[in-house]
Amino acid sequence: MATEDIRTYDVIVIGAGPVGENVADRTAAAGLSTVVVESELVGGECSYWACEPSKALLRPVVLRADAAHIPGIDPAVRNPLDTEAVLAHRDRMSADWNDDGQVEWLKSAGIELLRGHGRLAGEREVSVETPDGETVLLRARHAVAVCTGSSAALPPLPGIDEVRPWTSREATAARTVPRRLAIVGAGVVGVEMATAWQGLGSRVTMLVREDGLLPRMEPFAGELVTERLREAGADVRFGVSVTAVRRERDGAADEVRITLADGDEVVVDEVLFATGRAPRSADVGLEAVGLEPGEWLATDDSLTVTDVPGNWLYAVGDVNRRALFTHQGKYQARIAGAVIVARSRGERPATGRWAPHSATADGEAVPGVVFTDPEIATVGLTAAEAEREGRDVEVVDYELGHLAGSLQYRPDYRGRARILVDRKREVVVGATFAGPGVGELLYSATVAIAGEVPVERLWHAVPAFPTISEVWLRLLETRRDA
Ligand SMILES: Cc1cc2nc3c(=O)[nH]c(=O)nc-3n(C[C@H](O)[C@H](O)[C@H](O)COP(=O)(O)OP(=O)(O)OC[C@H]3O[C@@H](n4cnc5c(N)ncnc54)[C@H](O)[C@@H]3O)c2cc1C
Ligand SMILES: NC(=O)c1ccc[n+]([C@@H]2O[C@H](COP(=O)([O-])OP(=O)(O)OC[C@H]3O[C@@H](n4cnc5c(N)ncnc54)[C@H](O)[C@@H]3O)[C@@H](O)[C@H]2O)c1
Repeated sequence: MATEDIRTYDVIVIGAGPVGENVADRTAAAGLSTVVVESELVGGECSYWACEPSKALLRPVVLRADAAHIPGIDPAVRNPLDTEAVLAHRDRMSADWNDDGQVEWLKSAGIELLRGHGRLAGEREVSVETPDGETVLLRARHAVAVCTGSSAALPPLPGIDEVRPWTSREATAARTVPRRLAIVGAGVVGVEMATAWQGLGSRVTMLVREDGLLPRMEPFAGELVTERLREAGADVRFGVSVTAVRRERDGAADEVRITLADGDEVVVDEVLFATGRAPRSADVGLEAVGLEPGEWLATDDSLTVTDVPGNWLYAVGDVNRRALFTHQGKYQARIAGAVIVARSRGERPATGRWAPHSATADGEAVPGVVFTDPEIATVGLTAAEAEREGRDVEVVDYELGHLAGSLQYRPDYRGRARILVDRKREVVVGATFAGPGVGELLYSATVAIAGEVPVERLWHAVPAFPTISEVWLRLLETRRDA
């Protein structure tokens, strides 16, 4: 029999992913009593089915690709990877899907945890259905933050419900290596998982409706990843669309048959749909505050939900669709936490471009690294985006393989860098690096963009020889000599 229990806190956070944890950290650190509601594992998607397990699967694959081209090491890394060891490493990096460590951290930060499914129940109210069937009603003195993240979005294809497709969850947590794996989708999840599973021994077929991989990035990024995937043995097909899927038992084999629009059929052991994300907002009580269930939650730059009056409801992280990355969600969380604290003290948040209570970087400087072979690192605008927005930018390119530092890194180095310089303001507004090891270069570009460092001053930021960061100097020289 359900009982009703009513508890009051200063702040209620729904969802203990990386973003919810960080909102709670900021409000609890400021002395506001804070409870976090979590229906699965504290740590969220990132810790158990996204960032951590995927990077643990990718690191051995990418390291081997680099090492296989370094004289002296190459013979030692030609053998196939020890898949059991890689999967065991992945399990450890995902804390064996056990959240004790993160629960301990919440406790140490003075944050209360309530396990259960949270739903908005009205203004400053959240109803929680606990695992033992009880209902707890939470009341917030100041704020409720919805940090429920996103889940994989599947296309409405005939047969998809029966085929038990892989989503990002299965692709990061699988315990065996499928002999044949098809991947639908050319975004970050698709290319990272293609790199990982091809490297672990699957025969990967990518079924891509666009004419290239990573379609939202500079075209050379997708071209380089395509080249490497094909060299590794993957079958990467462009301009194809899937019309139906079905799973069949053929003798001992359990196969998935994928029908393409041209009538062709692809037969595999598993199919991964890496076809984007949907907000986890269908069952969080949005209707109780006048919002549409299942929608992304729109916010202003202070992360306050725009369509609900009273400045008490916040949406932070994936669920607001501003920038679907852990680091960017955590940035938003630091800002939302500070806004909640300011309002709780009767202060007006300091908003405006680059102000302490404004998530300006979401619109101007979102960094992202795709951990493939080669790595792709992006921040700010691409040339196509700049054109769409009518921005007057100069596009400067440089071949990374020409640098001494790149050749030291890997003698067969192939890669490219591009920066976009705003002609009027003389500052960098976009950067893309594609090449082995470029992920660690990205912060330099992020600082240049967020800091609006004048290009003139960048000449005085001297990169060390022989590192890949010398690309900055070469880009400046290329622009000067154009
Ligand atoms: C395969 C993959 C790899 C990725 N790799 C990277 C990467 O390398 N780097 C990077 O920056 N980003 C990466 N991302 C994106 C990253 O995972 C997300 O941006 C990040 O997890 C968002 O954090 P969040 O806290 O907003 O949401 P989530 O991590 O999704 O957490 C939301 C939490 O809310 C809980 N919840 C949901 N509804 C309720 C409810 N009603 N009541 C109670 N609890 C609820 C969920 O159980 C979950 O714990 C990757 C994504 C995928 C799919
Ligand atoms: N390294 C990282 O930081 C990292 C890694 C993985 C994911 N992520 C985050 O997760 C988000 C989601 O990634 P994603 O790859 O799932 O989504 P995405 O939106 O980047 O790519 C989706 C792909 O699926 C295709 N697609 C969509 N519907 C389709 C259909 N019906 N048939 C065929 N193809 C279809 C799209 O055309 C696109 O190629 C990313 O935006 C990224 O921010 C980050």
